[in-house]
Amino acid sequence: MEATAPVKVAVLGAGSWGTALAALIARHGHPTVLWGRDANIVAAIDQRHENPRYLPDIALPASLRATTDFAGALKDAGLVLVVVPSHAFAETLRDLAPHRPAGAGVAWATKGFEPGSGRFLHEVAEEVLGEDVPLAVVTGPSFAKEVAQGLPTALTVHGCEGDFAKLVADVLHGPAFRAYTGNDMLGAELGGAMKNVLAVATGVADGMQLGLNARAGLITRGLNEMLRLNHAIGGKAETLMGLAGLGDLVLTCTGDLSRNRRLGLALGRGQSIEDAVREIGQVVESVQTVDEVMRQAQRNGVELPISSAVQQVLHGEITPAEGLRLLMAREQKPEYPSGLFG
Ligand SMILES: NC(=O)C1=CN([C@@H]2O[C@H](COP(=O)(O)OP(=O)(O)OC[C@H]3O[C@@H](n4cnc5c(N)ncnc54)[C@H](OP(=O)(O)O)[C@@H]3O)[C@@H](O)[C@H]2O)C=CC1
Ligand SMILES: O=C(CO)COP(=O)(O)O
Repeated sequence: MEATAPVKVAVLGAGSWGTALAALIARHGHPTVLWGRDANIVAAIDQRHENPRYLPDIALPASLRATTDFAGALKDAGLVLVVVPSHAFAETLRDLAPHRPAGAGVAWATKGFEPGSGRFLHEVAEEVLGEDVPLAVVTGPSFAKEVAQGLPTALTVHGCEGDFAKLVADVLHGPAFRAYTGNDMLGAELGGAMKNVLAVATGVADGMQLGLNARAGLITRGLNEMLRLNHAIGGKAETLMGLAGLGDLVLTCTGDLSRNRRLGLALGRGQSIEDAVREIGQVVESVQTVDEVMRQAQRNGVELPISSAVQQVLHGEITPAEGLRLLMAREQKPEYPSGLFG
């Protein structure tokens, strides 16, 4: 295998996923700088090679640099990887725009939409950075903790320009990490956003002890919701049948490392959303994303019963038990009334 020439990479966002990706890239021999806004966390990463808040007890590579100096992190970067939560995505890109080195492409591993507008993150990036900047999204089944521990992982990088998606995949790809490529940013972003909402649904069902049949039914009908909305917006079906869709859906709906699943588990056991989110203590993207998924669904005339029930539960409009009753009382119908997307 041909080794990738070293590329200076700036990773923006020192939470669990930004730290794990920065550590992975640094381990692959690329000069890597991680920007974070919390001086204590940044100092711990830079000097003690650990992120005690977001990835406790995991040793980070000594070659990984961390800083609170935003412009300094970006200096001479050949590639910028944005890993902040969706609510901070647009603001981070606006800060980035004047400091982006000429020629540096911008990728992101954020999952979700722009809160409030429902815009896809690549639409936000195109508007803020301009259409000439190479863009790519990094997505797929990947818990930060496992990546930071060096456990085998596969994900996918979708870009509008093949060369840039390949460059991003090359810096991520390594002995314990397979990075595939694709050119469907719409489908890739939709999958990463919707699976978080569907993970809440399976978490609720498991929290209510509804059994393994219910979990499998929700995952499968959840995939159907993803496929139908994806078809309506013009994404490719294979993207949703791959790592960005099915892969991440299975991981997040079944793995207790998922914060979205844990939110659902807590709600299903009767805890309040406020207490559950506080206890999780990290980003739970579904809370923002569910309204934007439903906005996309309404715009495109697609019915999403499971996602709609999650929205109503997250807004406190119905209880998990009422959500279950609503889903079970739906009219009987063919599994696929008009093909895979019907
Ligand atoms: N963790 C994972 O396994 C995976 C996460 N993702 C996605 O990655 C994105 C980031 O999540 P993740 O790292 O897990 O989240 P965490 O909760 O682990 O960390 C959040 C990070 O975002 C920072 N942050 C919060 N608000 C802002 C802001 N306004 N400006 C700049 N930075 C901010 C926090 O800084 P501070 O500490 O100062 O508050 C912190 O560094 C999400 O979209 C998530 O869905 C995708 C795949 C896997
Ligand atoms: O996106 C993820 C795994 O691919 C992480 O999921 P959570 O945000 O639910 O923890």
